[in-house]
Amino acid sequence: MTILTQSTTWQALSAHSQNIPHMRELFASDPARFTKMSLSSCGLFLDYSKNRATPETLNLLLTLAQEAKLDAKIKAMFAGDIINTTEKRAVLHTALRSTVDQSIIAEGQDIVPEVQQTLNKMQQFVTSVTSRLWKGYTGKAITDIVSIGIGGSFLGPKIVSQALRPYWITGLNCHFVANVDGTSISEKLKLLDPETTLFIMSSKSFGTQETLTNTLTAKAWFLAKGGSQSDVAKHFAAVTSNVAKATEFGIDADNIFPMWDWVGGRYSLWSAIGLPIALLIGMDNFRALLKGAQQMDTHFANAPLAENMPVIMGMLSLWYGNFFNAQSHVVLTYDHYLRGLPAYFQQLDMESNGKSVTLNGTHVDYSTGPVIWGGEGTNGQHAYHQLLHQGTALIPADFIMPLQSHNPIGEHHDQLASNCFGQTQALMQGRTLDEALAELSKSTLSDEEKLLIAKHKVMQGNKPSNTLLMDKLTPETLGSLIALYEHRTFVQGAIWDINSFDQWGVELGKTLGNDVLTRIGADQEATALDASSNGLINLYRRGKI
Ligand SMILES: O=P(O)(O)OC[C@H]1O[C@](O)(CO)[C@@H](O)[C@@H]1O
Repeated sequence: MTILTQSTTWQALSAHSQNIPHMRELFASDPARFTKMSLSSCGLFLDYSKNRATPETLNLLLTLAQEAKLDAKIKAMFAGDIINTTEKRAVLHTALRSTVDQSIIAEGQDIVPEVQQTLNKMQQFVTSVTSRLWKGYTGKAITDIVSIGIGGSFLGPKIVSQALRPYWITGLNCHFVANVDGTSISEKLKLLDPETTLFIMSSKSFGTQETLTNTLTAKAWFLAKGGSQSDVAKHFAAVTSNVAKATEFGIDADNIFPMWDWVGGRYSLWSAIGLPIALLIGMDNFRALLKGAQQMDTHFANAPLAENMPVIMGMLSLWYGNFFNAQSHVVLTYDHYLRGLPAYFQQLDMESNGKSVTLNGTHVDYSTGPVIWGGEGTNGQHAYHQLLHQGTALIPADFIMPLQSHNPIGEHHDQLASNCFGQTQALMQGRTLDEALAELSKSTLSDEEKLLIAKHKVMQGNKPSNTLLMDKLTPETLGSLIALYEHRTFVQGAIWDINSFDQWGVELGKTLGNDVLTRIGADQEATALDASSNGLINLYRRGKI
């Protein structure tokens, strides 16, 4: 057993998990439950009262957090300690939203000045492009941005741009290309005019196959459509920590925006990786996004554990994963602009906490990161919510909704809100056999049939959910919301004693993919791998089944 599962608190939580009354009873016995189990900070309101939790549960979970030295671990992250131990890196995405007056030391150097310089460089670039001073090779202003990147160098900019659609004030269009499938970039290029298109290649390492290949294709298209080598500087920019490689690739040094080793890919939208966002919403709005995240950082660093939103959310999710065998967690956004957020949180959490050994290499004897998935309300209600209500798996849910819509038409938003709140209520209270029978009392069915149908209509309820609200979706509230989930992920990793900041599993896939590529292009059929891999490669080489 690991130290964690041996601990008295872990054992106490395990015993306690068997004795929690149904949430219906918890609500009935305490009319102040909503008030007691909700909190608001940084423009966000969290209702966590619909959880299988009593005051004792919360006490025990917070004791577990204290025993795991969560406080000290939070301090270590903010202080720039090397907490990504396998890659020997500090984890300082929080420095990207720091203020000018702060001083944050990484590897012996204050990094705030370079963060500010990069923001200023972004500002100049955004101003130049959006004020139409930046001209393409035929003298026309830029109308379209193509952001090429993958993983953290893609999802953050894409999802945040989508979420902040009401704030697109610059008149530019932005297209995102990630997948190495040639169809993705080909379909985009069909829509574009090389004279007015600006490509931004985003790759921290400048070594990611998909991004390099897509950028080479974009460059070849640009040259084939009439641009010359000397025009490339007017149409290609890059964001990378590998400036030498970007220059070698042919990107003009002035158009290269720096990144740093102390920013993980999935935490990088706050850096120049967010350039496509800034080009769409303008720098003032981009800075407001940073400000929202910075407010959440301050809350996370300073609020007592019992009033700390990322801590409460992280510990409650861990509660279900470790003590109720919940294998997944669903994120349901009741706002069309936030439809991409579940995919963003999926990458954030699953790449961070999909780990099986502790920091010292011991195999864990407890579940770590769950599968994160989700979608847009109310669409899911007519599909997978059935399983949430009546399936055999326990799936804790987060419901996210702004109180005010950017598009307040008729009764739409009232209906959206009623669906959101109605779902959390249904998940919590369920429907008893007696209630189901009562509903059927006026039907013409026989008593036997009524009983049968009633059994099918029973919903156990007691399904946990959090509800997160904000006044309105703004750059600032979105910044707070994303930072909340970043820190929630950190909290869980800290308790599980895993490294939430490396991704060796993903790296292996990259290495083997390159090896397969060599075998696909080799003179002879593949024979050296396992029979399945050889067989698949050889089928591909032949091009037919
Ligand atoms: O920005 P890069 O170096 O191209 O990497 C892209 C992505 O690849 C990963 O390393 C693994 O998929 C992510 O963490 C990262 O965001």
